[in-house]
Amino acid sequence: MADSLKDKLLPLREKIDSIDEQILGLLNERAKAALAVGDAKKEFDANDPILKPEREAQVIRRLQELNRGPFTSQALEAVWSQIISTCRGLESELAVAYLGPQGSFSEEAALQHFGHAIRRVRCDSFDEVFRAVEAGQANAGMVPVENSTEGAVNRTLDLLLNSPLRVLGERSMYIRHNLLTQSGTLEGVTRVMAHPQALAQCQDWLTRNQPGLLRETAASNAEAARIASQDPTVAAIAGEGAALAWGLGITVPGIQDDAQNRTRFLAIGNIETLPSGDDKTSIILAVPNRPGAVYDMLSPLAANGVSMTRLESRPARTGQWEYYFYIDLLGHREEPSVRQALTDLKKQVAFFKVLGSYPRQ
Ligand SMILES: O=C(O)C(=O)C[C@]1(C(=O)O)C=C[C@@H](O)C=C1
Repeated sequence: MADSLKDKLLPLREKIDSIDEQILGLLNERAKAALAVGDAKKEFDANDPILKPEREAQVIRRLQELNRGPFTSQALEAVWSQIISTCRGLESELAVAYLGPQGSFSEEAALQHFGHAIRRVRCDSFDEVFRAVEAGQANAGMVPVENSTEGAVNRTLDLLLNSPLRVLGERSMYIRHNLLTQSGTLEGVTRVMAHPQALAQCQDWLTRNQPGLLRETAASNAEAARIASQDPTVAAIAGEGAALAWGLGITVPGIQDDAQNRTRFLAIGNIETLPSGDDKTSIILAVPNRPGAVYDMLSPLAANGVSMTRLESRPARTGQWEYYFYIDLLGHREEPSVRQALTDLKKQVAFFKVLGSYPRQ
């Protein structure tokens, strides 16, 4: 039996070896082509960014359409993100800023979105992420903007309002929180630490199961994990990445109140993204404080057949019950219907800002 299995496997493994050699050859051919693209970009315009989000989305979507399996569409995306990331990294280094030490969800989002061939710029706050990209210390940033349990990440919304940076992409990720400790048990643990968003996403679980633990906030979940790795009285709420990064035991897995808990991150940077064929546009508006103003604000969208996928409001801090509205639309700002809707909107609002158009995930 063992012999006949071996006989069967041998030619199959030889086949796999030979296919791998072909893939390797092709990967290097691809890398050389990307390097030539990089040279051409530099030759024509030294300031032309290497990162082209629309092209990256098109490369992956085209292959997903061509794909007949059994390789899954999701696996294809994961593999090609790495291939593109490596090719892009050969053309020029991409530095990406995000919140948290090693193992944060923002780090995971940045790696999923830009692949592993990036330089990691770890920041202590969302403000610092924006500053790093604005100052050119990073080419792009990755920040959470909304969570399916807790709603908007307000600090990100406020920073987007005042920043000259544009939105280049989006990435939605399942967020699974775990209770992590040094020992892997809750013995001697008196406090639980996490970013306020994570504490909020786990509040029912904590109240039901660990009402005696003092809840304390940390700058990030990964920072809480770092503290827990040094203090046996602290349990951290964080993801598996942080458990691995800080050598913590998973005491209770999956303590988020909603099993489907997801966070949407935005990629931000200094570049303008061209239409990819399936895009979103994010804008901020403010309307005068009068009856019907919000209804009127939205009418140009319906009139031009533009779909809205998200509407969020933030107080304008004038003390007058005035708000900024954060709106996501389907379509790129250069598409005629979106362009017309934006032109009409602009005429009737008190404040108007396009955050950017970017490939839809
Ligand atoms: O087509 C380009 O502009 C490239 O630089 C090549 C490539 C790729 O590997 O496919 C790499 C980086 C860009 O962000 C887009 C695509």
